Amino acid sequence: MKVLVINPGSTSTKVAIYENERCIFLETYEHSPEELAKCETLMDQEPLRRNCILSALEKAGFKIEDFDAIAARGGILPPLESGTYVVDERMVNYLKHESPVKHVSNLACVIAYELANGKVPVYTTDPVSVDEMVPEARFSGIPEIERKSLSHALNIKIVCRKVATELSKALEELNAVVAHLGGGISIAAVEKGKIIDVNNANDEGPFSPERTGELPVGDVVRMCFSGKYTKDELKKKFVGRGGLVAYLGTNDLRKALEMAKKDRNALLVVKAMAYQIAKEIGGMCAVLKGKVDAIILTGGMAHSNEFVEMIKEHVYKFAPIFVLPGEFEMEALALGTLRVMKGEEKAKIWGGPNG
Ligand SMILES: Nc1ncnc2c1ncn2[C@@H]1O[C@H](COP(=O)(O)OP(=O)(O)O)[C@@H](O)[C@H]1O
Ligand SMILES: CCCC(=O)OP(=O)(O)O
Repeated sequence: MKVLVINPGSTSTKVAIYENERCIFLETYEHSPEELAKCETLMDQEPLRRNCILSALEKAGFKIEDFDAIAARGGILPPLESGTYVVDERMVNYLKHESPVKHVSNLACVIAYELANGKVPVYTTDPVSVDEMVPEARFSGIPEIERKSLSHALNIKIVCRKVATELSKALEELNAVVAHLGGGISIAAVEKGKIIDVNNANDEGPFSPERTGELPVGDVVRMCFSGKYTKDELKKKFVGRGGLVAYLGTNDLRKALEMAKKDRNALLVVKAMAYQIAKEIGGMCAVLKGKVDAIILTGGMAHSNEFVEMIKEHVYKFAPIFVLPGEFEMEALALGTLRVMKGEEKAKIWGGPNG
């Protein structure tokens, strides 16, 4: 079976071709901030991203009709169960016109559905809005605001599957704390394979290479009413220009670590990020009442041994640590679709915004 995998990210568009479980082609197209700035809205990026996919297909020598299915990264749908979903017109319309958060992952299903044009089935696995949170995790502190489960669910689930296999367990038997350490950070408490609590990767948790994470609320209110910023400016300051970017002018941990060799302040900033990550991991160990089979460190920043050590020194006593650097999103999408195509799992049908 052949599966085309599509994953538009904030700075790149990734395209892969899987022949059963084997990746036979992978192409990453980087997008400069200047290129993306020409698109006023997120959906304006559609032609640019679609052209990347068409170029990849031409390079690989395939047509859409050659595939048994397309697997697309899932965007910000209303909260939903983990699993692989059929991408249909209703889902595409929601992602295009109604999704409350304009996240780049919304583009994948839209483009895949248009390219498939009814000839090839399209699926999405573990979208960003997978929600398995326990009731007590939903409280924010005021009734008007409910905490949201918006995370790197796709990568979190696949690294849990990999570690469960290593521990000779089924996913449904694994208790783990997973820290996805990318441009944004999600730290999840996974109980028996389910993400029962996780920081919203845009709004909560540790500061990350380009996001502030949680902030002191009184100071945020003062900033909002200072008259110095528009709403859009503040949103960008918190998501995109926060964290390492705000402190050190780069979202690249490698550059920050280079700076840290000569500059004590840069070292302190990197250590502070590791400290905040460790603190969140500790909190999620408490969520699991200390019954933790594994602490899993994944995402781009887990490539740095130096950074991993800074986190480990705080949390090594809590559980065995597994480091799975990078992300496995393309593989997770392909495998999710293959499980459905091979009849190992039933595809879910999204019930619509109220269903
Ligand atoms: N080899 C590496 N060593 C240290 N940091 C790395 C390495 N590779 C990537 N990173 C860092 O990981 C972060 C991006 O992670 P990644 O998972 O690629 O992000 P995203 O997919 O969210 O854009 C950046 O800060 C980047 O500098
Ligand atoms: C909104 C949660 C998922 C997320 O932050 O993804 P990216 O880091 O890819 O933007």
